[in-house]
Amino acid sequence: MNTKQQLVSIMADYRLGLFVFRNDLRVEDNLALYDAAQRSEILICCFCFNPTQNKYGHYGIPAMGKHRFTFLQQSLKQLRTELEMRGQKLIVLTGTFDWILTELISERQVDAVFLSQHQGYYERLQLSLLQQRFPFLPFHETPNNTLFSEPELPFELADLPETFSQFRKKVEPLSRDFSVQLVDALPPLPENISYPGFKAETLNELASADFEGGERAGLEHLASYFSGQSAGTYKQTRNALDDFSSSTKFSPWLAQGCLSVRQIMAALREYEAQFGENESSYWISFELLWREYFFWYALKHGKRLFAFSGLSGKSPKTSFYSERFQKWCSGNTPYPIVNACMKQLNATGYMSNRGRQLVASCFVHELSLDWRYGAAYFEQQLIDYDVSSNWGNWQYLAGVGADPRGHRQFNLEKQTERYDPDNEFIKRWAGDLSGQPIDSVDAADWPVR
Ligand SMILES: Cc1cc2nc3c(=O)[nH]c(=O)nc-3n(C[C@H](O)[C@H](O)[C@H](O)COP(=O)(O)OP(=O)(O)OC[C@H]3O[C@@H](n4cnc5c(N)ncnc54)[C@H](O)[C@@H]3O)c2cc1C
Repeated sequence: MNTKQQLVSIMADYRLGLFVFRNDLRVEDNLALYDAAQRSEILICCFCFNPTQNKYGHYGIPAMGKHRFTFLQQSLKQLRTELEMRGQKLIVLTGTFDWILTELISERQVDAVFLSQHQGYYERLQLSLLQQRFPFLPFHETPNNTLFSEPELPFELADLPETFSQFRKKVEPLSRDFSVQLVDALPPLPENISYPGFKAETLNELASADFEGGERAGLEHLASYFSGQSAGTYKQTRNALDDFSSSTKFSPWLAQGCLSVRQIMAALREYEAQFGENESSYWISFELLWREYFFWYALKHGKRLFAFSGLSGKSPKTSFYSERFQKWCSGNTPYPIVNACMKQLNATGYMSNRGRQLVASCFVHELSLDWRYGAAYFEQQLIDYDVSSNWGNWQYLAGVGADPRGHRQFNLEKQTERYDPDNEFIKRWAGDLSGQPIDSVDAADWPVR
């Protein structure tokens, strides 16, 4: 045992701590892991993977597609290396969250469980099932994936403002030091731990070339982003449909927690100290507040995040048409810009924010489809899928969420003229399928599928 570890064990509150990684797949600036390390004499670090996610999900759409799965595997591989460098090990358990953890906690006689606070309704439900099974076991949940913790917010969660603008005006004046917590040493593993580690050979090499999962890759991307020119022009370029440097591309690492939002803010502050604050650097923090807003929105509204009527209490006048849905998913609609975006998503796992707004607007307005199917398809395909940002943005665009205007239809022709005037993006992704009908009908106008 080295001196740091000895120090840790002298001060420890618990003999055996269990740290459960979820959307916080990093070691640096992982406040929940830091807490576990400070308070446990020995520690087990685990991640629970439920393989049914690759098969089942909302509305029969598997919840995790190949891009995110590969990104996740890469992230776990890097996490394992980071833990090993600190004398620890990553144990990957396969099965249902509450059942496999019930088994592990009972078998190893765990004294306390540590996790990061999760905003997802189902994730919170799984945790509360586990807590009900062990009513006397301490569970420590640390705010770890937001800029502010709940007590720091200038309102009670129940009073979260109904719109993003009101939220932003309340939280922007809060001053906060975004210093990053380093984690150099971790308590040792218990002896004779027999659970298998993560097998690198299961790694599926389908990841998008632009995004490599993991903490190291995320930190490299962060450093490279702020060392170039892109942050200085972000406000002007962020709406572009393509081009890697037009927006930050932090989202996949943020979604899996390979990077913390505090690390990003610390890097942004450093950039501003060196090059001066400007409209673009401010706009990066502005966008990060959208993410922050949706986190608290999901936590406040729970399962209503997934409800057809959202927060509005009124069901939209849309439905499910299988042919339209299939055409939208595969990029075979009468709308070239939508097709190009969907083909890009299917091929890479990524789509720009502009693209997401256009395809979601088309889904709801031109195709009259039930927005929840679109959100579920995004959940499967997006490499940066994040429960609150995804379902919150879909609700917003479907007019049942945090949008005071309640109806956001984009004019697809005008948007194409503005964002793809030479049809370069449409050509690159083979979006133009002129003459494609919205529905297949026979001569008497009856649907044929
Ligand atoms: C229908 C729809 C679904 C979406 N689903 C997701 C999702 O599952 N996961 C996800 O991270 N983002 C989602 N977004 C938000 C946004 O499109 C992405 O965060 C952004 O495109 C990611 O690219 P970037 O990192 O380069 O973003 P940048 O423009 O560089 O923004 C910086 C960061 O700010 C945050 N951000 C920016 N815009 C938003 C926004 N509208 N809502 C929440 N956070 C935002 C993200 O963390 C992003 O990484 C969705 C948007 C729409 C319209």
